[in-house]
Amino acid sequence: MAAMIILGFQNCSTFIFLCLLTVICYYLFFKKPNGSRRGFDLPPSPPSLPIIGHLHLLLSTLTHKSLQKLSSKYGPLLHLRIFNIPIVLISSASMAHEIFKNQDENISSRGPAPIDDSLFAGSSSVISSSYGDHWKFMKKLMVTKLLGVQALERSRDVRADELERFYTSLLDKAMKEEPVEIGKEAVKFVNNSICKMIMGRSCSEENGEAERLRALATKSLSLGKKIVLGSVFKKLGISLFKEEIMTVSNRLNEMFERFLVEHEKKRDMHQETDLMIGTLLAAYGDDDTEYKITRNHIKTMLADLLFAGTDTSAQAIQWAMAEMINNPNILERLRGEIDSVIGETRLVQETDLPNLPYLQAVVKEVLRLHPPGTVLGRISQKGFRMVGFDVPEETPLVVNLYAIMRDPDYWEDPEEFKPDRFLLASSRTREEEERREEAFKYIPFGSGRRGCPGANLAYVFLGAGIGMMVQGFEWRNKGDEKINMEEAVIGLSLTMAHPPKLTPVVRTTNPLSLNQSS
Ligand code: HEM
Repeated sequence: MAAMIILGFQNCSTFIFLCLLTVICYYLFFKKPNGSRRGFDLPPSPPSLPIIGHLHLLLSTLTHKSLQKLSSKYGPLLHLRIFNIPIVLISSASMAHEIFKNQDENISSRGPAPIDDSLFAGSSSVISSSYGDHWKFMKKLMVTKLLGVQALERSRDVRADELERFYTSLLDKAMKEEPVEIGKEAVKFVNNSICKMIMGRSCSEENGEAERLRALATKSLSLGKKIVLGSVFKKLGISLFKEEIMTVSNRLNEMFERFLVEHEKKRDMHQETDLMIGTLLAAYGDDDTEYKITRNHIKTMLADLLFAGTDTSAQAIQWAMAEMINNPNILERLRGEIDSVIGETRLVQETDLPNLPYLQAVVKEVLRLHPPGTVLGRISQKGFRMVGFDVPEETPLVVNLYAIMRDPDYWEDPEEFKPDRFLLASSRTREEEERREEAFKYIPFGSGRRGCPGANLAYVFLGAGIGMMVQGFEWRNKGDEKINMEEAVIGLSLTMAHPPKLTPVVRTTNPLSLNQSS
């Protein structure tokens, strides 16, 4: 009987599977995409495989590299195809200028959110919601109240505490002569900082809350590529990963609800209101705003901050240290700058960053050569023409930031780590750069109204984190070998395929003092 039930169940599953396959085949191979592409003068299309088109390129482990190879052979504006779904690929500063300067509003959507009710990748998230009133209100809130210059000034002490914790933990490793994986340490530094900017003291290492949140942020990030690939095949594709995504989303939901309740209690007792969560709760309780946000919107906003902010900044810190170990002259020059500006007794702070131009150049150069987000995706709402070609309505656009920032037509020695190039460039004023299409040769944070709202915070994390590691320690690499700079993409961030383990050695006789500069 049991066997019959199992057999019956298997037949039923096979039947469902076959039905599903038929629907997928019809949808992918025979159904015409919205609005026929016939009659359009599309950008050139490189050779593709039968049926799947250019899908294999998007499935490759290093998508940005496969696409870079394609554009360097066939040109900076291409039309690709995944089954019958057309995609336009942008790979040069001049093409980026065309879309971001002339079509900014038109390309300010990323397409329908993959899963409506997920906290990340859902229709309420700033990252994935479509361009409209909800997105406009949430992005404004994020840019002005959470990540704007004044908000970052208010949360400066939180980050100073976390920098101190990071320094102390490295001091401890140095005493024990224990090697560290810089990426993992940097993830703790960035994640704890964001967590405390959101929640304050309640989100501490001691009660394990930060650790649990970090694990959930990492898990949601690791789902990134599945979400993007699934979304290409719309609802059918994403349904393959829906359960996995919703499990992480539900756990985040529970945790954020607990945060909200705790914070509401504290607010009622007039404690800790100057935190991101307090700002969001104030917007939630405000009946006079132009747009009413819900409790769920607050949670998606918190997920956005953790999802978009943690791995990006941490991976960039790891790449920067690896580049400097392989280029000791750059490391020495940076250390010289920090010692001469700050001295050898006080630890670097984020308020020192404007006085450290070479450190800023190192940060910019690492984001050029190893951009954590290698490609970005948008969708055209209306059809438009660019450089003599048509881009029809509802066409997905992929901008290869990695290829643009290594374009030999715009960058001298594009494959080399040369922070100096940014010291020379800084003599040009921002207005001058804005007018030039050259401005689009450097876009690690994307561009336009959909660009990254966390750029200022990221510069602070990178500057303070890298500055502290260079000022406080020598770094020993086992066997003094060169660090292997091979790339991998985990989730959606560009990471090191072989993250190095480096041993910190204390530089100064006494630990650096933690007094903050004015
Ligand atoms: C080195 C660090 C970072 C890099 C390289 C980076 C890069 C990017 C890129 C390329 C985009 C897409 C922009 C576009 O489509 O034009 C983006 C979007 C976004 N980033 Fe960042 N990011 C970083 C750090 C952060 C941080 C620290 C936060 C916040 C805590 C953040 C929050 C966001 C959000 C919310 C979006 C979506 C914006 C929208 O769709 O309107 N990012 N980021």
